[in-house]
Amino acid sequence: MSAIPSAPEKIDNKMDNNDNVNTRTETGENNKLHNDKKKKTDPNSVSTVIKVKSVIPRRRQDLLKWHGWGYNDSKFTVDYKKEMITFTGNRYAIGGKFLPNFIPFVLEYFDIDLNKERSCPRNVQPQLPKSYHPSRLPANIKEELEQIAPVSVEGLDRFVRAHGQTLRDIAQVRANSFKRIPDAVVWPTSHDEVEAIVRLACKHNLVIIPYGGGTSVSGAITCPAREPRPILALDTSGMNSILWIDKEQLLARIQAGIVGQDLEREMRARGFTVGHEPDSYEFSTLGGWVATRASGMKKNTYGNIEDLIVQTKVVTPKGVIEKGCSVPRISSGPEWEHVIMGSEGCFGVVTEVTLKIRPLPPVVRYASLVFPDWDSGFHFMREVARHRLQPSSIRLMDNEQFRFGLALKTESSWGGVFLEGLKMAYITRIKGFNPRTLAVVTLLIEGATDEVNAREKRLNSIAAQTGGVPAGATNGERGYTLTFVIAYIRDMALDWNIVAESFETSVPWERTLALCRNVKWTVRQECEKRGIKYYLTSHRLTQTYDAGCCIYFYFGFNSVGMRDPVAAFEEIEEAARDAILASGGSISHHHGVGKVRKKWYKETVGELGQELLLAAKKTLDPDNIFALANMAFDEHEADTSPSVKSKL
Ligand SMILES: Cc1cc2nc3c(=O)[nH]c(=O)nc-3n(C[C@H](O)[C@H](O)[C@H](O)COP(=O)(O)OP(=O)(O)OC[C@H]3O[C@@H](n4cnc5c(N)ncnc54)[C@H](O)[C@@H]3O)c2cc1C
Repeated sequence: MSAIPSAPEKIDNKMDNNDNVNTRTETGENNKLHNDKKKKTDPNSVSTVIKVKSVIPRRRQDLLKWHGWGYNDSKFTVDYKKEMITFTGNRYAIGGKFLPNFIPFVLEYFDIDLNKERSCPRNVQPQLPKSYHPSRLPANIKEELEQIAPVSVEGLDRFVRAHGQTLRDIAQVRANSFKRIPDAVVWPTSHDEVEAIVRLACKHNLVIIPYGGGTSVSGAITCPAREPRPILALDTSGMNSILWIDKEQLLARIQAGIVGQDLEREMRARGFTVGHEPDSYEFSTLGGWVATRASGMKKNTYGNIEDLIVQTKVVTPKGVIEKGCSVPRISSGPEWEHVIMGSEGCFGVVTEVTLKIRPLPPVVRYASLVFPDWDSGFHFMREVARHRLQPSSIRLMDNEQFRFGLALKTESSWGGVFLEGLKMAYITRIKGFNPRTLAVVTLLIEGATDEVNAREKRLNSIAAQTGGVPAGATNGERGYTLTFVIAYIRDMALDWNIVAESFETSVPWERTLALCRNVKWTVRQECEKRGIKYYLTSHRLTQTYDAGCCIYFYFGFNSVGMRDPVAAFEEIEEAARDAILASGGSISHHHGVGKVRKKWYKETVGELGQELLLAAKKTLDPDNIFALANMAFDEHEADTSPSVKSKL
C-alpha cells in the first residue's frame, strides 16, 4: 500500500466530452515495466492505450432514460385502439413489432382496467423536475476540483446520478422526492486524477460516491438522506481505456469505468473476450462489477468477477491498494483484494483492473429443453452440476416465465419465445406435458465443434433421464435475447400501477426446492394479508455450482387503490427475504447488500465479521469520505464528530 502523495499535482486535464481521451499514460509502475518488457519481447502484445469511444455519452440522459431503465428509444408502449403492446426502437429483436399476446397475459395476472386506461392513457413521458436541490459545493472548492477534472453542478447531471434501479429509486425519480442528491459530478480520466480528487475530498471533508453505470439494485449509490457534507458523485465513465492487452499471457489491464458492452466490443474486435456478461452489461461497468462482486451469465466458462481478476488498483483516503505482483495465485495471508471486491464503494475507488481474457470460442450454440414441471427441470440442473457438465450458461425457468415468454410472441416472423406451432403440439399432445406446469431450460454452449457436440449429447442424455425433451436452438437463443428486454417491462408496469422488482439468492442444492416453495407461499400470505388479489411470482435457476445454485425471483402486483405501494412491496420483499434465510438461502448471490439488505448483514457475516468490516473502514477511510452507508455502515456515521469517528 502506498500513501497518496500530499503535494498538490498539476494535472493536464483534457477530457473531450464523450471521446474519453486520456492524454496521459496512467499505468502504474508495475504496468509500465510490464509494457516496456512486452514491447521488446512479444510482438503479439498490444501495449498502446486503446482509448475506447463509449456508446454512452457523458450526458447520459441524452441516450438513456432519466426516469427508468435503458435507452430512451427503447420501451414497451400500448396501442389502446389495437389493444396491443409494441416495443419501440430497433436495438433489440422485438423492436418495432406488435406483441398480440401481451395484453391477455397482463389481464390474466394483473386485471388492469383497459377501459379506464383507454380513456386516460398513461403512455405519457414523465416530466423532468422543474427544480433540483441546490448544490452545497462551495464555489472555491468547485474551482479547486476543476483543476483536476471536469465538474458539473447542473441539477439534471446530479439528479440522474442520485439513484440506481430499485423500485424505490425509480418511484423517487418519477416523484422527484429524493431527500438528497449529489452536489456535484466529477469525471476523472485516470488513476492519478482520482488520487487528486480523493486528496481534495479529505482536505475539505467532502463525501465521494463512486458512480459506475448506475445499475445498482441495492440502493448502494443512493445518497444517504441525512448526510450534511457536500457529496461528489465520482462518475468513472471517463476512465474507460484499455491500457494494454497481453495476448500471450491472456491478460488485459483496463480502467474501471469501462462499460460492459464497450469492453466486449473492443475485445471481440481483437479476437478475445472477457466473457463477463451480467444481464446489465449494456450499462454496468467493470468497477461496479468489482465493487458488487458481480456474476455474469457465462460464469461457468469464464468465472464470476472474483475469478476473472488478477490485480486491482484502488484509491482509498489512506493510500493506494494494489498487490505488488501480478500472479495467478498467492499465499500471503488474507487476500486484501477480496476486501475491495464487494466493498460497495465504501472504501475507495477502483481505478484499474487486470483481467483474464480468452480467445473467442470457435462455436457458440444455443439450445433448449422442456420439462414437464419445475421439479424435473431442477433435477436435471442438479445432475448437470453433479457431473460438472455445465455449459457457459444454463438456466431453468418456471412455468410463469415460460408463459411470459409466450406473451412476448410477436405478430411477425421473429416469432415468439418458446415452443410455437408444431413443437408446442408435439410437447403437449404427444409427450403429454401440461402447458400450465412445464418448465424450460435454455443453454449456451461454447467451445470447439467437437467439444460442443459432445457436451450437447451428454446434456441431452441427462435430460432424457430426468424427463426432458430437446426444444431447439431458436428457443434457446430467444430466451437469452429476452433477458435484455425484460428489464424494460417495469417502466410500463408502473404506468399501470403494477409495482415490480426482482430479488435473488444462493442456496444449497438440497434446500432449493423447499426455498422456492416457501418464498412463493410467503408472498401469497403477505398479499392476502394486504388484500392484494392480482400478483405474479416467478423464479428461475440462473447459476449452478458444486454446492448449490442461484435462484432469481420476479414479483409484481396491481397496486390500484393502495396508499403506499412501494412500502407495501418492500414489506413483502422483506418477508420473502426472511423466508429465504429461514430456508437456508443467503442475503444475496450477486445484487449485494447496499442499503436495502442491511438488516440481514450481521446475521450473515456474524458479529466478528461485522467488526472486521468496521476495522477495515477505520484503516482505509477513517473520516468516512466514502460515506455511502452500505452494508454495516450506519448513516449516522456521516456525522464526523470525534465521538462518532471513534466508533468506526
Ligand atoms: C436489469 C438489471 C440486470 C442486472 N443483472 C445483473 C447480473 O446479471 N449480475 C450481477 O452481478 N448484477 C446484475 N445487476 C446488478 C448491477 O448491474 C450490478 O450490481 C453491477 O455490478 C453494478 O455496476 P454499475 O457499474 O452499474 O455500478 P453502480 O450501480 O454505479 O454502483 C454500484 C456500487 O458499486 C460502487 N462502484 C461503482 N464503480 C466503482 C468503482 N470504480 N470503484 C469503487 N466502487 C464503485 C458504487 O459506489 C456502488 O456502491 C443487474 C441490475 C439490473 C438493473
